[in-house]
Amino acid sequence: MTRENVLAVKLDGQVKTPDATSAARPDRAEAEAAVRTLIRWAGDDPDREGLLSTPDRVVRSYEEFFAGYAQDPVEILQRTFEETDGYDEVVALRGIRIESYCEHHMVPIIGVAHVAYLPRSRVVGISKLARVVEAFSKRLQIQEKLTSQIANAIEEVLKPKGVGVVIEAEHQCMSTRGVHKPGVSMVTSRMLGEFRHNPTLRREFLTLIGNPAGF
Ligand SMILES: Nc1nc2c(ncn2[C@@H]2O[C@H](COP(=O)(O)OP(=O)(O)OP(=O)(O)O)[C@@H](O)[C@H]2O)c(=O)[nH]1
Ligand SMILES: [Zn+2]
Repeated sequence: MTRENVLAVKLDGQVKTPDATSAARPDRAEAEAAVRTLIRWAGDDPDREGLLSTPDRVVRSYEEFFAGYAQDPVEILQRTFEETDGYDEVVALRGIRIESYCEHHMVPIIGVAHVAYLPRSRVVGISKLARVVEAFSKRLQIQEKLTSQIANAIEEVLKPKGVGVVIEAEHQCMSTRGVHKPGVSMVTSRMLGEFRHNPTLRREFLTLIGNPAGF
């Protein structure tokens, strides 16, 4: 396991030994065989022409869907800038698209994240906030954990005066199966530091992002 993965696991709050993590990972052929099994289980023939390359395509898709396990938010947030001429107001990224995957049903969670922080002295390259969102989204998730992980990583690495994260997302496990309720958003937030304790700052952030769900 690389140093990056060790740090990612630490931020995950999970205790996993590197060996257990690598030993548990099947190779590509095993993953493709599992897809063939699912196709057969669905009632189709994995050897018919249209499905022959499907296991390969599905595994390649999974490489994209779950790319976040190989990304290290600590590393991503390393590049910061100090020459801000004393800028000490909120920095916010509004409407970062989220494509994540429900850990209960392995179907998409689609929505947006709003991420803000109050810098202490240094600021981070803004694309890096979106990259942190990406690193945690491209994993099996529940929305509460995703929200917390993004906020916690920014707090732990940048050590700003405060962090606010709000996510609004539709869960396809609720819209395309099960209870079948399309158009319903789940809204979660995690406020740390001054965003938690200073109601004015919290209100400013929520106003800035358009008060989702009438927060
Ligand atoms: N809190 C939370 N729940 C989620 C999230 N994503 C999916 N769920 C819910 O996880 C629950 C799993 O419940 P189970 O009863 O074990 O699964 P299920 O039988 O498929 O349930 P239904 O979805 O109601 O058909 C469901 O209520 C989902 O709506 C999430 O991000 N956060
Ligand atoms: Zn689900």
